[in-house]
Amino acid sequence: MTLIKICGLSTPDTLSAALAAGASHVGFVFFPPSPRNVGFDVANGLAQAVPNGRAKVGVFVDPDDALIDAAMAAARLNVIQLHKTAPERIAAIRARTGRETWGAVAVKTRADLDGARALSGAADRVLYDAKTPPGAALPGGMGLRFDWGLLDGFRHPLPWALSGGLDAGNVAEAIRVTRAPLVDVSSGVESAPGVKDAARILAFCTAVRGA
Ligand SMILES: O=C(O)c1ccccc1N[C@@H]1O[C@H](COP(=O)(O)O)[C@@H](O)[C@H]1O
Repeated sequence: MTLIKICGLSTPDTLSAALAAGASHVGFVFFPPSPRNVGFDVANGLAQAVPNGRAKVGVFVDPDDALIDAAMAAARLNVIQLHKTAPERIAAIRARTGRETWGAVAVKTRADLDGARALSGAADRVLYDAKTPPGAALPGGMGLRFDWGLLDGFRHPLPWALSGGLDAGNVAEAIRVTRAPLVDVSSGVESAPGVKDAARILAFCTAVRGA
């Protein structure tokens, strides 16, 4: 069964839609430039609606310890997802927090997969995401995808997940091509940047189950 992470949730209704649709993981973004950024009070309220057995994932971009600690306290995070964070720093965060820790690897070419090997021993899971253009406001959450064929034959050094430009229309094909054990979506279940859409969330989860 493919695990599903619905990322960038910021309202009770869309969180509820993700849980009802069968998401195994729900993501809260702690990165102020993102249209999906949540404050600690909002994150706290949302987290209380997540039952045991569903993982609460905090999404960060090279965060300092204070931000991680505040987010963990507010949202009782199960997983820490780190973008643009050096492997040594990922390892330190993992050791300090004791939380399951994911390292994002931005992929455009096969050479970028070397970044996954560097996470061996540092993270619990590699999240392959599409590389965003130089100077982009966000390192993820832009609805961009990479060539899934790049993963063909690659020996994954850790458990892994696929993200970047997934939506209800392409996720079954993405799973068929890559055999991803976990798929992660943000933009593809939105009606506008930062605005999650319950119908798109349901369509995405239904497509994953049909894959
Ligand atoms: O979603 C964001 O705003 C975000 C901000 C900073 C880092 C990562 C972010 N999102 C992650 O990006 C990928 C792919 O998103 P999309 O489906 O292509 O929109 C996903 O892992 C999100 O968690």
